[in-house]
Amino acid sequence: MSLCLTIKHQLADFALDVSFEAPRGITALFGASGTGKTSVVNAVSGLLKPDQGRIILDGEPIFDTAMKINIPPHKRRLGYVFQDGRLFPHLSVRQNLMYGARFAPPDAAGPTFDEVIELLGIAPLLDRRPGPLSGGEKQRVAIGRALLSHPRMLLMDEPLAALDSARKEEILPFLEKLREQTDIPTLYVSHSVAEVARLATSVVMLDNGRVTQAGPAEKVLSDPATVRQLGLREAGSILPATVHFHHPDGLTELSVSGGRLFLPKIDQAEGSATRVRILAHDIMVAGSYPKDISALNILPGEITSLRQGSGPGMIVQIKCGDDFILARITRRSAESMSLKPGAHVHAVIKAVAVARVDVATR
Ligand SMILES: Nc1ncnc2c1ncn2[C@@H]1O[C@H](COP(=O)(O)OP(=O)(O)OP(=O)(O)O)[C@@H](O)[C@H]1O
Repeated sequence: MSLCLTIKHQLADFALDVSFEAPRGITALFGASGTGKTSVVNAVSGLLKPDQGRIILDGEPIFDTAMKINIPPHKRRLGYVFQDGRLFPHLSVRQNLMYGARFAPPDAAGPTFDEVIELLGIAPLLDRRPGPLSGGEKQRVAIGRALLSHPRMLLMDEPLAALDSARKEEILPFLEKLREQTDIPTLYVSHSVAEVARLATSVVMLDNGRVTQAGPAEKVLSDPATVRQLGLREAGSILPATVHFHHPDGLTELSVSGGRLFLPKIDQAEGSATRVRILAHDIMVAGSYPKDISALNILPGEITSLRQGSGPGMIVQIKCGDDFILARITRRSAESMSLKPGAHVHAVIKAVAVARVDVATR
């Protein structure tokens, strides 16, 4: 299942001109406020009728100006999850979920009631009213309700934005399970780079109504060209990894395409696939293999690009194995080390620099 979208639309003095594909998995629509994310979601849902273009869902046009097709919102079979859950307060959790199930066409494939309850861990909540539930619990029920309508796609507009960081942390593993265990593509609007790095399979970066970058999350996030939009402090790359061994001294050894990575113990079984976000400012670049250094992770690689910022800093992209790592260093260091594309260097990463929240399932 996938979504293909090409639309143009004029909203007062704002011009939307967007084209991208959202394959299976979670496609994050990322951009600053006012860049057009909600307008894109509204076009998919049918709340906004673009001036021009086409939107193909699972091979079927749901909107096409040339073919004069505009399927009404309630017939598009989409599941929505909003920032504020929007559960019915007078109904129990079970009744809220059953409400979603009423919209599932009899012949549509999709998870059963019991599967959804299990996936989202909401069995203990079934007989409660939504009012006293925590924000995270409400969002899990809202996701369940959307899933039970057996949608062809899920639209999530900042679903975690109203939650504090502890509640966000509580719900992220459920979103990861949703990504892994269902076939339903999800369009996921977010302002948060950490959330995108953790959840997204694909990323579409929007700026002023246009797509500036789009593609697999690892590729987009480790492209030096995205750093300006992500913000220097948030810039970093994600590395696919496999949990290799939990050492008795509290470290977990992971294998990545460029070698081994030691991190403080993570809660995933040996052999499981994971992904690790490493921030650009947590990486040092060494011209030769550093000896007598406390950092545990030293990955050999080759510089693929250098990009100068507006201040004293530079972003260096290093290819380590099959993956790309971004390092943020000063221009002074880059000049004194004569760093250039093609140079062989070592990316040095402190084990403790990687936050637990930046290690996720894949
Ligand atoms: N109905 C409208 N009429 C005129 N301009 C509009 C309308 N709806 C949105 N806009 C403008 O279009 C631009 C994109 O808005 P949109 O809500 O899609 O952005 P966004 O990226 O979702 O922002 P945010 O993250 O703040 O929700 C903004 O400049 C907004 O003011």
